[in-house]
Amino acid sequence: MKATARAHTNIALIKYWGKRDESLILPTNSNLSVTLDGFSTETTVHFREGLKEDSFLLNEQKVEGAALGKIAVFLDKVRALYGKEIYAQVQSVNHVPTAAGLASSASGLAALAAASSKAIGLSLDNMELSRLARQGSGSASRSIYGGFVEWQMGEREDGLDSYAVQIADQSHWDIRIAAVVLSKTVKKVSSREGMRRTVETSPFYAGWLEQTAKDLQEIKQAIIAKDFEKMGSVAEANCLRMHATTLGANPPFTYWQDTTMRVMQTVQNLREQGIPAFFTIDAGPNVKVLYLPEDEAKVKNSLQAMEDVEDIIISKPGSGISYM
Ligand SMILES: O=C(O)C[C@@](O)(CF)CCOP(=O)(O)OP(=O)(O)O
Repeated sequence: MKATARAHTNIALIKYWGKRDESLILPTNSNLSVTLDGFSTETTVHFREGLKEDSFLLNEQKVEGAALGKIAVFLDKVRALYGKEIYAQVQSVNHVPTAAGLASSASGLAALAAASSKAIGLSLDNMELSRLARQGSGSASRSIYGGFVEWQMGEREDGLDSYAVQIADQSHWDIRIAAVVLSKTVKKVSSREGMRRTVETSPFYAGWLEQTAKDLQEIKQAIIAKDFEKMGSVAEANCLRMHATTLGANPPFTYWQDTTMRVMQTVQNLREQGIPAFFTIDAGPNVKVLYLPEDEAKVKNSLQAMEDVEDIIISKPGSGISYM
């Protein structure tokens, strides 16, 4: 009972930023991402009779404590679906440089959902797989698919209607996403804690929720029409509004550091030079820049010329789950 799966990470263009149910990981708003071809996790799960507990090797390092606990809790959901107490050896190889500020939990939990369900003998379709991955980490629900993906928030309390669907596959549009790696990043508030504090205490949260539903509709039209300026400007505005909510939280916090804002300024300067480039930022100081292939040299040169920018990692829209 063994299987291996690969999943790519994704970058939200309309942010998931708040839960209506913490234990089932149900979001307060529908959201949308693009899966990246540059970053992936391969996970092998081997269920074996006689094992007394789950074990986890990440990049050949034994993982214990809370990180192992999170995997075991997730595998409990797979065991419950299958209806049998059987433990597993899990091995993951992460091709997501954490320094790039990309959430490896999205590709990690999506690959785990696919490999564990297949290994135990469940043949889940993508909807069921997305629903399972969601219970590991919300953004993982989107990595089941390639290209442009919407996580529909759903209405049901049991979450059966909260899963991702593909809006357009990775061949739909040849855009570029550059992850700007900063040389120094400060310890950040985790996305889970950040969204919890914001939902519970920020007076700006209601405004965020109302506007993000409109942003989602607008960006979907822009993606289908391949209107890059519209897609980029909606994504950048949505990101700024998400981060504005954290400033109103109690206690207030921000994920941005000085370099973050300098990269934002560089992107806005590119636009003043007539180059369509837009930024988005998640629960950390790193910036991702959206641009078109023909502008790659100018965008890269502008970003690489900056102090404290260590590297630029470029991705195209990537593919969804695959089994090896
Ligand atoms: O990716 C996005 O939509 C926006 C964010 O990256 C933040 F900017 C949130 C990702 O949250 P995640 O790590 O999935 O949280 P979990 O469900 O508590 O595990």
